[in-house]
Amino acid sequence: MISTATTLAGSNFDNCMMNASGVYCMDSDELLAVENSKAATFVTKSGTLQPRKGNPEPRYFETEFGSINSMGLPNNGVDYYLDFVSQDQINHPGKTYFLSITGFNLAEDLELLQKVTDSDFAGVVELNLSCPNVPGKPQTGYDFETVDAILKAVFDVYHKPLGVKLPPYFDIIHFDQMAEILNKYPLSYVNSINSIGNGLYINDDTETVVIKPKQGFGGIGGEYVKPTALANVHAFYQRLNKDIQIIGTGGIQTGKDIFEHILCGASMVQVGTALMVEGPVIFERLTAELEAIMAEKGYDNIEDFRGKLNYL
Ligand SMILES: O=C1NC(=O)NC(C(=O)O)N1
Repeated sequence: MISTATTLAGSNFDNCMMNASGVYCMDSDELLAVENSKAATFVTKSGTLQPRKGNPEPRYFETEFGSINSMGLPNNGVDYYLDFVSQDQINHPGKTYFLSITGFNLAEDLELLQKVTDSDFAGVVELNLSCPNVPGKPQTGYDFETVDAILKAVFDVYHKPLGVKLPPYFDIIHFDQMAEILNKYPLSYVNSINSIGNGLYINDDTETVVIKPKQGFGGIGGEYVKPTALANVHAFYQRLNKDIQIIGTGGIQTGKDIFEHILCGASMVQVGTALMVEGPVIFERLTAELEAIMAEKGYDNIEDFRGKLNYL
């Protein structure tokens, strides 16, 4: 019997796929749509201390090969997501959900985690260190010393399952340096990648950018980013100690893409742009396509091939 089930952060999931934070997770309607799909679970939009309107529109645009976005962390505030998930846990005892959070400095990160500690939330926290779209704010994941300081402070006070959402890295030395930092902490997982920050997409007819914020600069997702996503998943798989698992995000449109992320070492995958395009029904197609590939290759479960990428 072929199974696409997986284990992550100490929890069992009946499928290895879910939404990516930012997609289909802004409010209870969207979160319930993912919950009621073939996805194993959901992750919320990154919650901040206060609700945010985000950047001016248009701030999202779908292109032939993916998407560009500069949402600017619009969200209903961490309390909204804590209330929703705490209630959802009651309706689905034993199910594990993911809460994404992001502060604008270390003090805010710690205040967000204190709110989680004080709540009934019993799932997994995803600390977003990689939003590229808040004007004037850097992608924390590119500041190695700050990531080290944040993780030290976080794990001094927070002792439940927690992972980090990282930006893509493009230099082998950066994989080495980031993995050295990450290996110092009891992380449940690393989620690679967030969008490739500050890309630019142009409408040739009007000779104009397609999103308003930041003169059109925005995070790139979709087919464009799969090679970078696979490289980041595999680079961290090669370097991280094995109790830090990997969620693979980036460029997933088919079961074949999921197969490749798992071959690179991912224990779970998140779907962003393609989910935005197709809606939560995509998880039925993706599951069927992955199962078909596994059947064809004689794999019963994802551990049969996870991380077993061959080199020449
Ligand atoms: O972490 C994020 N990544 C993105 O690509 N966009 C969103 C956002 O802009 O809110 N956040």
